[in-house]
Amino acid sequence: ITGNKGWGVRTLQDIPQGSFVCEYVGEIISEGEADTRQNDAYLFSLDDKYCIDARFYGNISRFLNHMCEPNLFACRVFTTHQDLRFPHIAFFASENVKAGEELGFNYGDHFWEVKGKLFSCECGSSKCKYSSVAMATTPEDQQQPSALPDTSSSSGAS
Ligand SMILES: C[S@@+](CC[C@H](N)C(=O)[O-])C[C@H]1O[C@@H](n2cnc3c(N)ncnc32)[C@H](O)[C@@H]1O
Repeated sequence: ITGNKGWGVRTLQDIPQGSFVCEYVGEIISEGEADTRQNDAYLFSLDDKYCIDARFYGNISRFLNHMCEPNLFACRVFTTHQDLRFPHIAFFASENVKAGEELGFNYGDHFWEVKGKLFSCECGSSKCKYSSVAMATTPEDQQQPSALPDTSSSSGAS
């Protein structure tokens, strides 16, 4: 159990950077079918038309949480066919990972644009983009200081 994120995955052994770790396994369904499914927590979008739903059928990959500083990245892999609609999604280590560390990947901006309204990120990274604190600071707020009138040189005017 990992804080407020539900179940997660930790590695029992050191993983060298670049290693294959696991594949996102599940049902390949259309976006239309996905829209009818109540629980969208285990969907991995392949493109506009298809996604993989690991809710009913899956493997350990369904327990990988989002991390703003991820140690895994998802790669589209083609082995037995070259049908671009249906890539295998393989996770590789993006850095050397120590035994005991949690494994996770970046779910992407779209996930948080939708889910950020319901809950915030609990990855705990100092660079977290979607924590409650980070989400309270909108891009507009960040732009504000530069939008303020520049008064820095006015005091020196003669
Ligand atoms: C694919 S599941 C991951 C496994 C999940 N934790 C579980 O217990 O089954 C995705 C869901 O996990 C939770 N989750 C994953 N990463 C999170 C994070 N960084 N912060 C908060 N919740 C997270 C969200 O509820 C999300 O919809």
